[in-house]
Amino acid sequence: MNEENELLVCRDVSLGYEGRPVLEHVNLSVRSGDYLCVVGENGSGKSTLLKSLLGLLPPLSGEILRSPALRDRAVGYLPQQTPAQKDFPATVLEVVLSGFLSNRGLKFFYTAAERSAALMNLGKLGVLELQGKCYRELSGGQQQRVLLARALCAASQLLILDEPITGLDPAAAQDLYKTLRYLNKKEGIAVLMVTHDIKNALQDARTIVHISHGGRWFCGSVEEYLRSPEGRRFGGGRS
Ligand SMILES: Nc1ncnc2c1ncn2[C@@H]1O[C@H](COP(=O)(O)OP(=O)(O)OP(=O)(O)O)[C@@H](O)[C@H]1O
Repeated sequence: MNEENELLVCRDVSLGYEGRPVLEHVNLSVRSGDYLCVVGENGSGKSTLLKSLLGLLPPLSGEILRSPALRDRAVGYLPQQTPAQKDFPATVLEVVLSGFLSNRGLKFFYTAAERSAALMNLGKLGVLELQGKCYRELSGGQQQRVLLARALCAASQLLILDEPITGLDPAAAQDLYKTLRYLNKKEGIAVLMVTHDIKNALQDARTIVHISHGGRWFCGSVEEYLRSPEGRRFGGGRS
């Protein structure tokens, strides 16, 4: 890694499946405190990029570098929710504590420090009073907050989110964005989000990545994006 504040770096990376590339020559840096939104057409490769950044899909070529902080602690990940996940039969506290599982090796019991960190993260997201409730009895917005608290247990530096407002009503979506702004600005947590909500991306992001079909790739500030052909097409006239 070249710079101290870099968390994740893609160097001339090709990504795809069974030897067939979806994205080629990807160069990207995610820095601490960044707020990066990945937008673009359906099927262009946004989730493929996310899977690779999470280490779930090895690159076909090139390299993805992680800062030592990210190597020691897993990245906080908020996946797209499936119906089965919404029906998960566990208490809220158990769901949040499970965020520690990837970092704890073979230890079976949660430590007192992990329990108090889980409660602190529930408090941070304003849902501490839900700790004893059954997760599947919560509303969609409450479930997203609980999953964010879980993601914060896994990582304190970088949150990766895949279309986090899917299924939320407009008020719950705004609520979630407000929480993400708080975590980014006040806690210094970098946010990397795949989203189709271009209005919010233009409002909150510091960096926009736009992926077009055929793997065409734009990466720059909101202002640069709005001047680009992709941004003029997607940017909803805000130029
Ligand atoms: N497991 C897989 N095996 C083979 N091809 C895949 C796999 N997952 C995705 N693809 C293909 O990779 C391409 C990019 O898919 P991806 O899911 O990354 O797009 P996306 O931009 O996230 O789409 P959307 O906006 O619809 O969520 C598509 O052509 C898709 O068919």
